Amino acid sequence: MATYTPMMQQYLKIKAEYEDAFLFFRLGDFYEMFFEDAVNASQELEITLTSRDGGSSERIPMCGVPYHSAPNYIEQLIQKGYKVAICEQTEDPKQAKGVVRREVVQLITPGTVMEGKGVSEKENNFLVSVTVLEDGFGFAVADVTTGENSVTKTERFDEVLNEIYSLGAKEAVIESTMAEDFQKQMRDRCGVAVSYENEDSVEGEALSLLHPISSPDLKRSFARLFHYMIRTQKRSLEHLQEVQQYELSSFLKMDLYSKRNLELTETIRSTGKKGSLLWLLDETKTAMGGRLLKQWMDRPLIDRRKIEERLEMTEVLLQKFFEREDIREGLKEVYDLERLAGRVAYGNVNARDLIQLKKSLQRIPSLTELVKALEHPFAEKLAEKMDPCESLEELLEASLVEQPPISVKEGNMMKDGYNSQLDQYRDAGRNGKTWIAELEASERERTGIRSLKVGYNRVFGYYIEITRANLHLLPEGTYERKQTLTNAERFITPDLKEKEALILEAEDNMSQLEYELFLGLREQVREFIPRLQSLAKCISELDVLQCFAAVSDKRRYTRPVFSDGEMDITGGRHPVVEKVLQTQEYVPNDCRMGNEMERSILLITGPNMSGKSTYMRQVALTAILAQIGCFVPAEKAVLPVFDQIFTRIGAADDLISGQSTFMVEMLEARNAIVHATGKSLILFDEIGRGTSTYDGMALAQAMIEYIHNHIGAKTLFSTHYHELTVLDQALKSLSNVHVRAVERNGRVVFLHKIAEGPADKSYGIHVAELAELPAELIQRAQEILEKLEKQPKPSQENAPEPPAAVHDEEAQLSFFAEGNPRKKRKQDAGDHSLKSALLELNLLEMTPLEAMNKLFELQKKAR
Ligand SMILES: Nc1ncnc2c1ncn2[C@@H]1O[C@H](COP(=O)(O)OP(=O)(O)OP(=O)(O)O)[C@@H](O)[C@H]1O
Repeated sequence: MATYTPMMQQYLKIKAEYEDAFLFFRLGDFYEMFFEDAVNASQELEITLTSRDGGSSERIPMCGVPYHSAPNYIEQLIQKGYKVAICEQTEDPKQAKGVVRREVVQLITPGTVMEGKGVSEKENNFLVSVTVLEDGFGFAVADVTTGENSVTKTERFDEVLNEIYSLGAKEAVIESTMAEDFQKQMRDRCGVAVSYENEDSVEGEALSLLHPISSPDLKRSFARLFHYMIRTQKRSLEHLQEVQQYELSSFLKMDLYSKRNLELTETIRSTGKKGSLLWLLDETKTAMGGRLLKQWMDRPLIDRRKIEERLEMTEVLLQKFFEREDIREGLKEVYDLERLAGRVAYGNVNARDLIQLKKSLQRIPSLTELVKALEHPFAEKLAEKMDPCESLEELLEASLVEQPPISVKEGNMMKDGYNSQLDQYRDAGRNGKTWIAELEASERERTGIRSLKVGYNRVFGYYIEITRANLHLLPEGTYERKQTLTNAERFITPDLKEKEALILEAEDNMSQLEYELFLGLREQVREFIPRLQSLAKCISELDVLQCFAAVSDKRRYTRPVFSDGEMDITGGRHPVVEKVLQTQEYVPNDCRMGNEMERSILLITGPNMSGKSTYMRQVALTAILAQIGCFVPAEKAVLPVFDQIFTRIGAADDLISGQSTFMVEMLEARNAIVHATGKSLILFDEIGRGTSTYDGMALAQAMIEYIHNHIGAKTLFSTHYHELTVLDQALKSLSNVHVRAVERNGRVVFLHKIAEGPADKSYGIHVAELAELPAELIQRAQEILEKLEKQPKPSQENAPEPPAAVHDEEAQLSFFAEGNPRKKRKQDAGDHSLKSALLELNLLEMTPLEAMNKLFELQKKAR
């Protein structure tokens, strides 16, 4: 250390405290990085790596960014999951004896970033903490941008992962001793940055925020998060709200796979919103409403009374079209009050933000009137809570001009009459300027030079300018010569300089005083933070409810009715597929399940691509929409209140955990089977297809039996195993339904219509033909199929007898007989090796993936 210069020693000392962050070390107009930070940052940010002498024998790697463009670079690093420590000069370099004092003023981390692209308008930026307890996990959540805080306790670690996933948290704060496996799962499965905080004492400010919480364990969990926020942000965070406790059991539970599978807030293929249920629903007009909508979607309710309250408001808003339209217009003008409150607490609002705040507050009285005009007790209750913060609005109206500049240091923010000292400075400035304006006129008169003018520049201040052509008209010695230009001379006079000094002093004083007045104003606004936050809650709630009404109206949704177990959906639709289908109409489908009809399991058969998954998802989405308080896409819907929804749909490969698709399938199935209750909804889409036919079929049947005999959850089970359709004889709550398809002119036509009973055949080969596999191959597959169908099926212990399915062979044959020119072209090719390769395949022992690979190989040969 001793060999480094004092400044490098200072750097190394500070860096030692922030080893896991990039240290942005302020040097004049730049933030510099050194050593490894410099090497890494130059790669991540694509900036030039240089070096400097630091006292030791070797040169020190260095790179830097100008301070004014730093936010952009910081954002890039944060988005990549890094942390950035901002180290500023905390004394005036002119006053410093020796090395300028420097301190880290803020540690920016993925979960504490306040602004920039990483903070999306309609999404919270949640930071969470996880504390291992004797009997579970303490889980705390905060959003530093809005000040929301909450805590809960979970029994199992997978619930912690679910919470992290559904909150979309970017960073998790934990004790450094937490088991490595837990840390790994958080990083790998949820993609969060993990940070450490061992301090969890409940005292001081943390204590006052924790007022509503009684459990010491939960208090500790939040305290850990709180200490981390204070340690990194290095300021008092007055906008943090009282901590709310929530119970996972008060909401409809869905694991992270189910949320992903159902594409609630993002689609499976990409993390974008487009195509998700949130994308369809989001007709909110404010950023706050957008965030609340996402929160409601992540946590559908199970308390019938609360659901009905939301539905009631949705209905009122839906019926009162004109009031709703006016409310929507009004909401458009309401600024993000929650984040504004956060920025007030952070000390980084400007006068323009406060003008926006004023304009938002001015909308509140009329919005409140509109809510009252809905004439409903619930609306009345909401209207009463809407606090217009009149005194704040009056204060802002009295203090700030309508169009202040962005900078708070250049003056021109405050209104005349707000402060008498400011008014005096302004008068002095204005008088000086009037005097100068008059000077121009009087000097023109006196000298007779019409083009004489008074000007100003930063270097010479005010001057009198006379063109060279007119110089002869000016008696020698009239003014003092100051500057010679090509075509003109510039002069000054003692009087002019005296006025100039007065004007400049007044302007300096004005800017300084305005800045101070602005800080004072900001302090006054700070007092209103809690009131603004509760107003924000009302506004966001109103916004989400109007959004439900608007979507329900536009898409012809109906109000669901809740039952004690029965489900009866008439004319149900998949909300997103219905919206995106362009060329064809969505075919509505019914779904009847329930205690009385003894249908708790529906076994769905039907060709590929016919709409089985869509149907299953549609039922789940209908239940979710109902339980968040929105109307549902159906003609009529009677629904139970579900406690949990489990799905196993599609190949949600968990590549990161290194598990095979089949293993993931089994883990998800286990999750449902272990945790589901009689009030749950289970969607199993072709369970068992990832293994060999017999294995898969046996597992599928065993699962159905288990659910039927031990759980009683409402279950939609789609399968390709037609053999399973006979299960309805043994299992009294199981019913067969199928998606209808017909053949027309040798082509399979999907009707997308659900009908009672099992499907009569699978059409798999027809779909393969639609996918344009070579005709010869298709024909061969058809022959094999026929052979297989004639073979007696191997018997299986306890397995159902193969169904007496009727196969319309004539129809199948006619499909290939005519009207298929490709068949004729290729028929003569007679590639025997291809044929024998096909014949050698033992289809019954192959997994679909193996079959697919083999087909691919054969297809290549056939070309
Ligand atoms: N009710 C419907 N009305 C109109 N089109 C529909 C309907 N249901 C599904 N579709 C269309 O059919 C396509 C296939 O649906 P889906 O993926 O649900 O089939 P599937 O039977 O689950 O297929 P696979 O067994 O191959 O997974 C959808 O993308 C959609 O465009």
